[in-house]
Amino acid sequence: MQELEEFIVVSGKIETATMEVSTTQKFIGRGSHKGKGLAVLTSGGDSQGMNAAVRSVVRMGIYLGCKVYFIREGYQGMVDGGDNIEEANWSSVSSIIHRGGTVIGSARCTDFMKREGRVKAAYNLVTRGITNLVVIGGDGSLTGANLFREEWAGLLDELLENNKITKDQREKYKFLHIAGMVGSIDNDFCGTDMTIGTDSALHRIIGAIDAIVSTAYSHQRTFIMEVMGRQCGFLAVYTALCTDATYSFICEDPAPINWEKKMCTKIAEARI
Ligand SMILES: Nc1ncnc2c1ncn2[C@@H]1O[C@H](COP(=O)(O)OP(=O)(O)OP(=O)(O)O)[C@@H](O)[C@H]1O
Ligand SMILES: O=P(O)(O)OC[C@H]1O[C@](O)(CO)[C@@H](O)[C@@H]1O
Repeated sequence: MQELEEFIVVSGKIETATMEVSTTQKFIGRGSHKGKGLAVLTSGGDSQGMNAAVRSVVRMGIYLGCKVYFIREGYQGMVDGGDNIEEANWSSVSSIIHRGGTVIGSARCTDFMKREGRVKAAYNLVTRGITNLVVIGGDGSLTGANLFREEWAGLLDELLENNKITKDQREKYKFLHIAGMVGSIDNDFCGTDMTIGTDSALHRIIGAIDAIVSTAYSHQRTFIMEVMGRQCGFLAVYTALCTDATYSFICEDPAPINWEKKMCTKIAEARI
């Protein structure tokens, strides 16, 4: 271990800090995974930042020497195969970092919820030599990814039994490696401080509310804003705090029976 002195800016002042850095740190070498098949997909609700994540995966994969593929339209593209699985190159991810949504498409896919669909997806990966998969999506997408990884050996056995793949393919592609990146505006994934897209979603919501608030004050009106979040009240709570909302509803804390009266009292108080 070696001691390093660094300058860190804290509240505008320059202070000296000392930290220990391992001198044996290893970096993944260029071309160190040459020839491996790596695919990336985005799944579930789209979120700002998915494109930046896709770009990083593609460029890092190319740097490592992998054959990198886009899977379009989330799990649906993986189940359907064909043109949905397309080789990517360095320039396929140029000029996408600032764009909203996901350039490779996303979907909610019922076929992948069934084993039959996952068998088809496994076939589409194996026949392209893909055994490394990056899934960018929310809790549902990553639950699906984990299930797919757990079932992988069984899925290949089924393909072999039905003569869809050869014994060599069964052996060569016996391991599926999965990496999940939590892309969801909902911020509902444990162990992740803030999921990809949450901050941008909040930013948009606050911008919209700031614009509406001027009308609310000018005309003594009350506006009800519905924000996204499915089963997670994170966006609603942070919006309520940041905009000083008079009342908020979140699914984790259902409204009391007499909420109408309480809310009207609060609104009346806020107008005095
Ligand atoms: N238990 C599961 N088994 C297999 N696949 C699943 C499972 N749950 C979800 N999926 C797959 O992942 C897709 C996306 O899941 P879901 O609609 O829950 O969105 P999400 O990934 O949670 O994203 P968001 O947070 O943006 O809603 C589903 O349409 C389905 O294809
Ligand atoms: O219209 P759908 O497909 O149900 O998706 C809406 C949901 O997806 C999300 O945008 C992302 O999960 C949620 O915030 C929202 O409630």
